[in-house]
Amino acid sequence: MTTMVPIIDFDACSLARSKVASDRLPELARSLLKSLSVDGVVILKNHGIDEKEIRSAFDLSDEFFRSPADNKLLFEAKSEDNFKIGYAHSGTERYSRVKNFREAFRLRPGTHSTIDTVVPGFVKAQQLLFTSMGKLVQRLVRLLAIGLEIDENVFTDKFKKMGEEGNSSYMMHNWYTTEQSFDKSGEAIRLFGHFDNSALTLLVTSKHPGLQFRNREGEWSDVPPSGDNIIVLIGQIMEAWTEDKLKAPFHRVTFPERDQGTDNRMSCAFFAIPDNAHTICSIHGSEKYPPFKPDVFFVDKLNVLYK
Ligand SMILES: O=C(O)CCC(=O)C(=O)O
Ligand SMILES: [Fe+2]
Repeated sequence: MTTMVPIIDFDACSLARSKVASDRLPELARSLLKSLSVDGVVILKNHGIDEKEIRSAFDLSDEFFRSPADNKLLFEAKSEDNFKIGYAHSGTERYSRVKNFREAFRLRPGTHSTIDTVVPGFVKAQQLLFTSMGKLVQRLVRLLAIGLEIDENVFTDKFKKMGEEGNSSYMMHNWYTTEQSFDKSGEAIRLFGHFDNSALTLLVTSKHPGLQFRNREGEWSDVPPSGDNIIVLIGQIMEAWTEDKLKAPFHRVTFPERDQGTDNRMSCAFFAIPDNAHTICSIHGSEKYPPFKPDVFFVDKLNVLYK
């Protein structure tokens, strides 16, 4: 059985509005919460991030990935960097014998300022999108608090420094190659099943299908390509923070037969992580989730995933 991913009209909280439509927030908060507490994934329409802004960041990262390997390796992620900020060539991520055939570029504002020499305009375009994604996260987490009927600032207070020192949120461009890996059941995949270790992930994809999440029946269910919308996934930090009220979906990217051997697939994910200085206490003090530091939680989980 496939589960339809709910499409949420975000207009009341759209970034195109300088002020949110306060009278419509409770209803929007309720519908967001209802969907995210079942499968942990929704699609936002009317989010207000200019489609040209997304397109430009996508096109420039495509240009980067298509540039000669020597250029790309100038920006390779250093192993001493916990968050592996920078470029990673294909096949560096593996889980048991399954490899992900994607090139990736993880970035934050202020990193890789010299990349403009390889792809002019890259830095500014990524910075703009990063900032918009951060603003959208602020609006989303406020709504989640309203929906959970807790103080509406509980989450927003912890996301004050995205893009600055003291916060580890990052944006990641993925460029899936035409190589394929096979999971245990022999299915062709581009990215193995995993949970995100963020609080929230905002995702835009190229036109290629393949993203799937495991639904409540334990079956793989399709998430359509984002088009002009934004896909929102709950990550494990938010799952712990809300004592499992919001569910982190297990997800993967398959390699549909019609795309095999042809196109590159692209996606851009924004991983929102609370400011490092805070200790995260689950909203009602559940014993299942003792207080934790977001950066430590994040690194621990990352090390498990990419061992
Ligand atoms: O490429 C996609 O659609 C999903 C990417 C993803 O799940 C990730 O990078 O964590
Ligand atoms: Fe993911």
